[in-house]
Amino acid sequence: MSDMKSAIREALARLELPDGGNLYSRDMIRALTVEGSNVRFVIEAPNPEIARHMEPLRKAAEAAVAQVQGVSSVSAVLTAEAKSPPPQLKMGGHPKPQEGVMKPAGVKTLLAIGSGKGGVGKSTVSSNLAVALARAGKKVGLLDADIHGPSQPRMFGLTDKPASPDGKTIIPLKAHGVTVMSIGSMLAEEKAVVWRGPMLMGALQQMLMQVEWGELDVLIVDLPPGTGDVQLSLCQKSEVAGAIVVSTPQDVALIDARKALDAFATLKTPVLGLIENMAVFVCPHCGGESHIFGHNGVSQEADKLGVPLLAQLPIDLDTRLGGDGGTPIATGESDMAKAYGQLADRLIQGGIV
Ligand SMILES: Nc1ncnc2c1ncn2[C@@H]1O[C@H](COP(=O)(O)OP(=O)(O)OP(=O)(O)O)[C@@H](O)[C@H]1O
Repeated sequence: MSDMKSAIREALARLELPDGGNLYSRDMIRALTVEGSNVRFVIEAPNPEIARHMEPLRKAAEAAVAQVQGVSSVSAVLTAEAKSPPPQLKMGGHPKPQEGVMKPAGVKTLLAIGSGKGGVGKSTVSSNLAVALARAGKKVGLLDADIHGPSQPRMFGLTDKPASPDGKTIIPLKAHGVTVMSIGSMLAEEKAVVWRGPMLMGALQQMLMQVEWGELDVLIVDLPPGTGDVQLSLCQKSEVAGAIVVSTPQDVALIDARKALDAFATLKTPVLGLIENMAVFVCPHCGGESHIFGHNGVSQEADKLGVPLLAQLPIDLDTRLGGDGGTPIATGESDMAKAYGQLADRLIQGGIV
């Protein structure tokens, strides 16, 4: 979570309620959104009667947040829970019969990021590319389709749960200029998803079609590693403009990357290019270069297959720290941020996004 967001939460938690507890311990804050220095949130009262007496508290909450460093404007809205609670949104379940293409209406381009092997940096690349495209002025969404191992909530510092006012539509969260939806935001972090094929397809369908994505230039789909049900469903049922395959230069990763490429070819999804991640490690002390996972494996593979090598990204400590800390490296001004900026420009210049 960003420092500003935690400071806001602390400020709100200091506001005591007359009947005990505070706005956080009583779970009354919804949809806390920080965009630059502008802050919005909703205070949800347990019922309309209580809400009528809460206007002074709403004002106090706005005033408390306005005191937080870096905040220039605050807007708090008071709502009351409906008498009968809204139907609970259920994630998973078998997919519903789908008329037409499984692609949200406002989304211009669906872009899939895949890998053969796990742990090669597919989610890291997805999050940073999303941020870089947003910084380049594009409207960007990111769908974390890695249902068994969702990592985007952590990478974007998202700890809130998306709202579902009617138990059907899902209002996605937004961070670093990107609209993000992940099954990880719907379940407790330590909760494992123990689902087989049809349930995975149901969840993918929900995350594509029940989420209010709005108007987007591009929706990046961070796929699970490998060539399973989610890849199959997405490529067969949605209009995926193209896929990018991430790999390290290591042989075992490349063997699996070839399988991923083969799967996209079978599914007739164009491969836009390869990204070599963890290409080199430059020692911060002596400047010496070590090719820990091999040398140029992905670029040679791209040559062999006649697909573009879109980027070669080094092993970088700040990239790992940024991902773990909820602030993708691409939000900053480092060389890595510039590399992601160039990758985004390349996709824009190529007319892909
Ligand atoms: N270029 C890099 N430099 C340093 N660390 C990196 C780099 N790319 C990714 N990492 C780190 O490697 C780990 C795995 O990355 P990531 O989760 O993005 O991989 P993945 O391919 O999506 O994995 P999974 O198969 O679990 O979905 C993470 O801890 C991430 O921070």
